[in-house]
Amino acid sequence: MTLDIKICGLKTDAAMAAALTGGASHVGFIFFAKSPRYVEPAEAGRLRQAAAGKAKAVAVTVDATDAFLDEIVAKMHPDMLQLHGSETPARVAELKARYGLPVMKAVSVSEAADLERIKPYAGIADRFMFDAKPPKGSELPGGNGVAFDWRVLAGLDAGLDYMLSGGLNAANVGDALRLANPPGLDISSGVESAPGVKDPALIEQFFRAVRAARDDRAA
Ligand SMILES: O=C(O)c1ccccc1NCC(=O)[C@H](O)[C@H](O)COP(=O)(O)O
Repeated sequence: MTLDIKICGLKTDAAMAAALTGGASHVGFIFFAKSPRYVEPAEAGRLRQAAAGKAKAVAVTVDATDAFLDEIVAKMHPDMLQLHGSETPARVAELKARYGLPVMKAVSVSEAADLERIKPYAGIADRFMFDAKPPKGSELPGGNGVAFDWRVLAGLDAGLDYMLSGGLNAANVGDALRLANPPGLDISSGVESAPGVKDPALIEQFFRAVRAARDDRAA
């Protein structure tokens, strides 16, 4: 089974190069002003050029207005939108029609019952991201470096397309793969030396850990 890996919150050429060298299938750019990972749409458009033909460029937004999304799409040319706010199924459908881009809808999870929330998006969202709920007091809906109990994902329909996200790092990614066997992984804080500062060495280490875990499982 192929495993997609999204490195999220890229802001520098060095981090982008490390993500692509490692074999990222997706690279993410954050368009949420309060985030330490925020990039201007035009800068994301410059950075994403390195990924052309190698990885899909994902624009991460939070309840964004049409005007801001228009700017992002015009300047960054994303391959996919990641909606990380409280976008309704109707809003997801509207944005898919407006931009003709696939949409990954983020859903925050702390227990199995939270997975029920994907039902109204069936046939609308192209993919889901299961991320941890933000800790109390956090201003960020994502990128908090906290994990949820991945075992709740084990009972999902085998055909469901999603990324497991939240609190991943080189030390725990093997457990995530073993417990949930997800079709995709997403990571941000776990490859940073400080909030918003991606560390190419940690990115390389993460990919090495993923490969080692997959080799172990295949053996
Ligand atoms: O990363 C952010 O700062 C962010 C801000 C606002 C909305 C979403 C955000 N990140 C979305 C992602 O896809 C992150 O990679 C995901 O939440 C996992 O983050 P982490 O737990 O730090 O690995």
